Order: sequence, then C-alpha cells, then structure tokens
Amino acid sequence: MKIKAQNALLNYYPSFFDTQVARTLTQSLLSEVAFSQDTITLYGKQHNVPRLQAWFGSAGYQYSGLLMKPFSWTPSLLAIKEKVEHFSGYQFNSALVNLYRNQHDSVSWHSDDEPELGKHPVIASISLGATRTFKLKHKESKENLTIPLVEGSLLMMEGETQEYWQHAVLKEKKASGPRINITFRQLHK
Ligand SMILES: O=C(O)CCC(=O)C(=O)O
Ligand SMILES: [Fe+2]
Repeated sequence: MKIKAQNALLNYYPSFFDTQVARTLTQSLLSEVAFSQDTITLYGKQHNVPRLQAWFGSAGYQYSGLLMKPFSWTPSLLAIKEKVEHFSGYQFNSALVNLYRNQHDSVSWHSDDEPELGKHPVIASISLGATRTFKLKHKESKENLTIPLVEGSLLMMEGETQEYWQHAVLKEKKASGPRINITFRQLHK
C-alpha cells in the first residue's frame, strides 16, 4: 500500500485494526486519556488550539511556543504502540494524541520537523473514529495528495517526507463525529 510521490515515503494500511477493535480502542482512549484544550501564543495573543491534545513519552515536547508535559502511557496506548512497533520494525518513545471533536476541529499546514525528531523522522499515524481527510502538499512543486484516513488505519511517513512536504487535516463542512489520531514518534534527546 505504498503511496507514490516525489521526495516522500508513505505507506498506508487502511485496516491495520478491524472495525470492532478500532471501536473498542476509541472508547478506551476516550476514558483513559486526559485531553486538554491547549493555547498557543502568536504575536502576544492567545489562541485555543482547534482540537484537544495529550502528549505521551518520557520527555516534554515543544512546538509553537507551547511546552507539553508528558503523561505516562495508558494500557490502550501501550498496546497500540506495541502492535505498531511489531508491524513496522521501528521503536517509538513518544506520541501525540489529538482529539478532533467534530468537523470544526483541525490541524493546519505543518511538517513534523522538530529537531528532536532527527533528519528523517519515522512517524506512525493511527486513526480512530470518524474518517477525516489528510492532505499533503509538496513545499516546492505544490503537488497535492489527499488521503481519507479511515477508522483503524495506519499511515507511515518516513524518509524525506517531512523535509519536502507539509500536511494538514482541515475543517470540513460535512458533519463529522469525533476522531482520535495518534502519531507515534522517536525523540532523540
Ligand atoms: O490527525 C492527523 O491525521 C494528523 C495529526 C498531525 O499532523 C500531527 O499531530 O502532527
Ligand atoms: Fe503532523
């Protein structure tokens, strides 16, 4: 399930978890994870992040002037992490968990290119709950990719992907229920 694009290494597995397992995991995560409404400060003004978030791992995580303190792994997150590690052959020491409450929640264009992630980060992205559209845009050629991330799917982003591409999950007009996304990452500290 390789997705072909220049300067990218993308592999998509739509049924990494079957629907029944995905539903159970969604319910467990909703009760285990203490999601918070974070704010970021831009030009001295505070803004609510347009989704709820929680950060897991041993070290804190800093982006856009926001320092996220880590929670310790919950049973469901650990089980998901172990399955992803076994399947992919990579190890991960942290995860960002996003809760998109409905179609109004989003993540704007960015690359996961924080220095702690290293030059060619490997990012394993698990989607649970509602399907939302994942967009990728090449920084130079402006080539576009659209992947509907379905419930129970795994998207692996590797190689030069973060260096050459940005990605986003934009607000949608069509009503959507809650979606949880987990991005497993390996932080080098
Ligand atoms: O929700 C998604 O599919 C992507 C989330 C994302 O890009 C991130 O957390 O860095
Ligand atoms: Fe991202």
